[in-house]
Amino acid sequence: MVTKMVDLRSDTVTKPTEAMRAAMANADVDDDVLGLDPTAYRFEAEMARITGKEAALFVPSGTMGNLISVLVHCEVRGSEVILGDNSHIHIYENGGISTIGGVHSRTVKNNMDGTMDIALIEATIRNPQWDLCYPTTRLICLENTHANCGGRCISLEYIDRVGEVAKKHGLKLHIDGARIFNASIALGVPVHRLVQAADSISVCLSKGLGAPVGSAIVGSKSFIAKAKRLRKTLGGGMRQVGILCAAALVALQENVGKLEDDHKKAKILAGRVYYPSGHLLLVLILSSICQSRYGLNQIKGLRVDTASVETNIVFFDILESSKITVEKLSKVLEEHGILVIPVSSSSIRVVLHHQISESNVQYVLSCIQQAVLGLPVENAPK
Ligand SMILES: Cc1ncc(COP(=O)(O)O)c(C=O)c1O
Ligand SMILES: C[C@@H](O)[C@H](N)C(=O)O
Repeated sequence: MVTKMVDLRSDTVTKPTEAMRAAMANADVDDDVLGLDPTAYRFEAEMARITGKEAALFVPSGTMGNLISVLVHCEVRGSEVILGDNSHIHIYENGGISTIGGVHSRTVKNNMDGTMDIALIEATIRNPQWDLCYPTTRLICLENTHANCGGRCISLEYIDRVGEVAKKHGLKLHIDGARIFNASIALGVPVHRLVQAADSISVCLSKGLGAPVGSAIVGSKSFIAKAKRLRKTLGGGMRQVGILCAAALVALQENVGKLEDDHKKAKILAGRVYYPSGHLLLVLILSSICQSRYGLNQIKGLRVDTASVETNIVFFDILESSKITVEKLSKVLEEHGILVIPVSSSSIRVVLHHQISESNVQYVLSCIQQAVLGLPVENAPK
């Protein structure tokens, strides 16, 4: 009988901590539609401070955060947005920017690292001389970290260069920053500097930061004023929302510092062995220790692009030569208390978060190795 689940389906699965629950129970609240919920006000002020933007707005989800942001920037009919063909907005948000906002999408191929070639972006911008025929490009969207590209970080230099292209052509820049804190920690760049070139960012508190619900969009005061009206139009105007914002504030205080551990656990799970630079003796000692701590990439029949594991997301392939299928492996893992999401007939995604321990990681590795090698799998997670 499995007693404890090791849930690697996503970092959206985190449960609120006791501190979050206590903060929710004691939150100072008021009607946030008729006036101002004091805790929502504190949260939004904190998000504006952290991101270096004028204002912020609590929204129920990252999907609504992206939708509102795109619709505010593209409020004129016939607008077009340039976004990645593998972006969350394009793939997982029900085409809301088109079905609800009437915004035309123009996709550019996402590179393996989550970027889009800047020359391609610029070539995709509509020539205003043909505005009789063309939609009008008004917005460029980036995603940092990039979920479908394995949680890859988009560099500061790249974002600033895209920002320059947007400014040159009179366009706005939105960043889907569902995991912008992961990018900030992995790159060692403060969030406010990483998003400096962006006109708006959508930030998830409900992913690696572990809040039960919610995201925030940040931008100029005029942008947030428009966003607030649109949030109400979409049914996102909430009453005593401070109950949710209280947990989000705890998430900011308690969990940003845990993200680096999530990234470390992901690299251990992936089998991305990494050594401190220099010190040959140290490298030799570490390599002997690290080799004994195998990861997915060291399991025969599996393949991981370990270099792409920069944050908390790991994609791994089951090779054709392997004796087990994705479906079978997922089933065996579930029987042993481990939840994962297959992303294709040959690939599985796992996402690390602060409620997965290093011993859970070792348990997962042991179960996967035994299952892939066709050996009996040990029981419940430690
Ligand atoms: C990159 C990215 N953007 C946006 C979202 C949407 O967030 P939500 O699930 O809160 O709507 C997600 C996942 O949930 C995501 O991974
Ligand atoms: C699947 C997707 O919508 C979600 N953001 C996740 O990464 O789990």
